Amino acid sequence: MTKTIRIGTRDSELALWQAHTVQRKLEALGYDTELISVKSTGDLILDKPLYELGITGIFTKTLDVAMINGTVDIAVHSMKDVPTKLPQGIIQAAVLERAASEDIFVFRDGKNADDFNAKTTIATGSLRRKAQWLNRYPYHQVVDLRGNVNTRLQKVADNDWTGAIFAKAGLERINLKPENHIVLDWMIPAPAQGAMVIAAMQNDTYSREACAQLNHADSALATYVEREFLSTLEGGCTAPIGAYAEIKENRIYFKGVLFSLDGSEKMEIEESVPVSECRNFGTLCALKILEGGGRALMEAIKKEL
Ligand SMILES: NCc1[nH]cc(CCC(=O)O)c1CC(=O)O
Repeated sequence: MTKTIRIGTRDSELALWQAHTVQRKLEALGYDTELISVKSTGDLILDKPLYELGITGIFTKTLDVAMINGTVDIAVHSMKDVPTKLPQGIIQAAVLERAASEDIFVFRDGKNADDFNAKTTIATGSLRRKAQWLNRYPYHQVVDLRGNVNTRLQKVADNDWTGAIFAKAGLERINLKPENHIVLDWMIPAPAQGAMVIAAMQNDTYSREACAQLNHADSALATYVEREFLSTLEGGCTAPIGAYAEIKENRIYFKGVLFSLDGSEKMEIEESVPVSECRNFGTLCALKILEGGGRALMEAIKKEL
């Protein structure tokens, strides 16, 4: 039986690039595909910080609904935008090989990190980036910045901020290589940053078998550990949390951080286990943070947001 796999995507340049990539890979395996793009709530509301909207899955919801209604078969997402708990009936069909996981700082003009001073203002809409930045540079101002990657770059050009923070993978994918940038190698990325995921309906064997061929085992495992850490810490709210796992010679190396909103408090964990002992590893790391003072910090964050 041949059928056409309808690939759902958001309509930003980055989302379209990601969906096209999946489309090309499926076509190379001999599948018929069609791309269907939708507008997401997360792309329509741009005047408020994401965390203020108080909705999880704001970028993925529209596509979840399209899949459940049967107007698309699969959906391609930046994995870091996908809530850890998927809607009933929707499963993770594949994690593609991860690209760059780092954050980068893009300067508005010809400056470098040596020019940072007490008057520096940087822009980001992410609680995680803001808290980590203020932890390192307590005297800087951080202002909110929303919109897709192209919009945000334009806003950096149009304002008098020193610069803004972006995911390296996002800029690389749409071939934007801002001349004046530095890689923030000290910043812990968002869980699953740089990874793309394909979601499908649990009962759609045809699409699931097609997508399973695109799964990259190490990327799937690393992002699984990071997201397990996230879901155990958060329990459904948003907080400044970073997590990064890497698999080398059959061991998983994990780093996780939780910050207070103003960046003044930081709790971190760094551990490794053999891949054979990966079961609950992310949860165990999160529990250590929670028991070492993270529980109180999470309560304080919930009150403030
Ligand atoms: N939150 C928006 C978003 N979702 C995924 C990416 C980039 C790709 C990725 O991180 O995997 C971005 C842009 C950014 O954070 O600068």
